[in-house]
Amino acid sequence: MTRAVIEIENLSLFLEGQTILHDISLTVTQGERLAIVGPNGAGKTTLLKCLVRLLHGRGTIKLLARRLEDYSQKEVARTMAYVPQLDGQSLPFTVKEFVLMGRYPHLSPFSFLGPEDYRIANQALMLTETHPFIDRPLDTLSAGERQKVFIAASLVQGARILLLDEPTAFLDPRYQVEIQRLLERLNREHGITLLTVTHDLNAAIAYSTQIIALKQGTLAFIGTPEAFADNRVLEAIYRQRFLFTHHPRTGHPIAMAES
Ligand SMILES: Nc1ncnc2c1ncn2[C@@H]1O[C@H](COP(=O)(O)OP(=O)(O)OP(=O)(O)O)[C@@H](O)[C@H]1O
Repeated sequence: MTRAVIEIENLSLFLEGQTILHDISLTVTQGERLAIVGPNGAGKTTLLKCLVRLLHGRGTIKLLARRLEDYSQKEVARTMAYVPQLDGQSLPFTVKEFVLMGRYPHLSPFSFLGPEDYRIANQALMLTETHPFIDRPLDTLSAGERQKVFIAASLVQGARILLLDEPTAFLDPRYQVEIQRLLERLNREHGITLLTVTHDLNAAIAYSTQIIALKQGTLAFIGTPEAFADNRVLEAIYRQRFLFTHHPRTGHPIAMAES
């Protein structure tokens, strides 16, 4: 039986007198690939931030059947990793230093990195093909290379659930495909559960097992990619009509905003 890894019940969040999330309930099962879509400002990033406790709402969030507030921050980090949007922020570390920081949730106070930590870091660098940049300062990497390093650091953390905020935004088509392939591999071969915020509706349709759409902080849609690729659904979410065709090889629906 598929096991629930995240259970959200009646989550609401108010910030500065505004309702940002309203009564969200959602279950994510082990090995799922969940896409989170919706218009700008709908609350997608806020939802991810609630999951990693950067923000605190009302309601219940359970991680592996245990209430999130009963976890230590290190336990959360060992279970779930947040890969934020690439925002061009300067990070004064080399790739190696940054990736090794992913081991800190596994260290006890005053202990040092050991051979096992270096082995795990190496494995993640190989898996994400970031080992050629190991001694480069992060600030010298391209957006696509940086995104792969961020994913490597999440793996080094030991997280089996990745929360990715627009992982392919700002990437050229080759890197978009490369990141999607890497995520697919992590999901299929390593059983990693993926929650991905994206504005790329066709990537959401092609690469997800379930899609949720947020609109003004509420859950406006939850269902399969096939059910999502429907003008009644998309128009209600985006107030925009779409044209549809099918991918010539995979048969997935492809949506294009009608001009
Ligand atoms: N710390 C905060 N204080 C007040 N309002 C906030 C805060 N953080 C987010 N918001 C507001 O919450 C709403 C949802 O923001 P969020 O970043 O979650 O949207 P999003 O769906 O991820 O948007 P986008 O697709 O544009 O990235 C926005 O109106 C935003 O201005």
